[in-house]
Amino acid sequence: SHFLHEAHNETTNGICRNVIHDMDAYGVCVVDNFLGDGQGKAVLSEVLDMSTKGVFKDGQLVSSNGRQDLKTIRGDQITWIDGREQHCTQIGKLISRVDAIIMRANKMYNNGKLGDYNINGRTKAMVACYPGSGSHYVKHVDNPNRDGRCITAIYYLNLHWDIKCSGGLLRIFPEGWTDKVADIEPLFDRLLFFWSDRRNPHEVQPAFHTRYAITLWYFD
Ligand SMILES: O=C(O)CNC(=O)c1n[nH]c2ccccc2c1=O
Ligand SMILES: [Fe+2]
Repeated sequence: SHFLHEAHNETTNGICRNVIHDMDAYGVCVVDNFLGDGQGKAVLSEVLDMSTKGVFKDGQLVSSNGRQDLKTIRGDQITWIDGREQHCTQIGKLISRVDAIIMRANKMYNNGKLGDYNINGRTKAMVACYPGSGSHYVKHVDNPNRDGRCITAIYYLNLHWDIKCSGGLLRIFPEGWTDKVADIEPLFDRLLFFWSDRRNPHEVQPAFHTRYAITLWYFD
């Protein structure tokens, strides 16, 4: 209906203003309740179906002490989705909604650039599963060497996630904020943006329950 369309538009505009402000001020932006409960759960069930079908490749092996001898912790397991595959329609809708935010924020920002970028493309969606049992991701920069990726967008799918018993915190160490870190809990229906370059080194702390996220990288 026209009304619903208007409301949706207003929400998108509101989110874009929030994204522009926070990316400018902090280089990081969190949007909670991005899709709403129903659609969020629809995306989650598509990811859980994939998981039961075993599509997640064996994640990188991370030995617990840099050598292979001790128990190796299986790190992230990933699969790439473009959203047009069968049984991925809900993931496809999520991707379109994130695209809409980025492209509109790109236009709303001064003369059509978001930050210093003119976003004009993105990767496929990377669906990542941290299988729990201590799986983590060491401190890193997504794009340390100007490979074109400028914004990282991560959508989290973890219902009733409790950091205290499940871990899996994303800790960002924003450059220039020496004594500050941004601790992001991977909560259900939470969308996160951050600049992909050296401004945002970050780590995924050990997760003790299965932890799902969908990442898109936007490039200019
Ligand atoms: O899940 C998170 O909260 C953050 N996640 C990351 O920073 C992250 N960054 N780069 C990757 C590259 C390949 C496979 C997985 C990843 C990955 O989870
Ligand atoms: Fe990363």
